[in-house]
Amino acid sequence: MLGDYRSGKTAIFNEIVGRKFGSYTNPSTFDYFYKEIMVDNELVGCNIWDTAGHEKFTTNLNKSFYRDVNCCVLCFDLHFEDSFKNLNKWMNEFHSKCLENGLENMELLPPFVLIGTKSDIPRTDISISNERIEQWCKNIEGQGIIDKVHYFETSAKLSQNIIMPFNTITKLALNYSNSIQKIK
Ligand SMILES: Nc1nc2c(ncn2[C@@H]2O[C@H](COP(=O)(O)OP(=O)(O)OP(=O)(O)O)[C@@H](O)[C@H]2O)c(=O)[nH]1
Repeated sequence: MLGDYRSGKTAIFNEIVGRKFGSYTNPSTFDYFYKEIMVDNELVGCNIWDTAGHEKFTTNLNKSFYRDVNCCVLCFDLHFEDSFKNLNKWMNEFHSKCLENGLENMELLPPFVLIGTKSDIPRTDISISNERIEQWCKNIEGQGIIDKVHYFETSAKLSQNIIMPFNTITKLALNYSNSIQKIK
């Protein structure tokens, strides 16, 4: 899970691993949990890594952290401009570290899912509009990095729309893992 400082990654991570909202400390570099997720009648074991969004910690994440990653969960705060603007920075970071790990070309990069967080907070003028989010997704799709950006809005606070993105993440990760194994 990648995204800016305080974009809501840990709150989602805690929801998915069954910890109570607000009853946690944030990881200083990263936190890890193993969780079995049911998709299409198949139980899939997932290793989920939450990261600290503050730059002073993420610069510690070297390329080996990204080795064998099968899907990235890219998070931004729906009400905080910087976290949206920095999505490209996070995606570049993710892709460049994967390429450094020996993936030969962009077509072999792992998939990602985009999550807009804190959907329980009413949208205001400073919130990120649906148009801008759609435009961002179209730009990425236009670059041929990914066929379709899977986008979700969640509220960890209200436990809303947490399972659905993780089903998609698990499916994408499983497909990617299977196809990369074949190539290898
Ligand atoms: N209203 C609301 N607040 C949220 C939600 N998710 C997180 N928050 C709050 O947003 C703040 C940051 O959330 P975190 O989950 O710690 O964010 P993070 O991205 O893990 O932050 P770093 O670990 O510092 O990178 C905390 O005060 C949370 O309580 C949500 O769904 N709704």
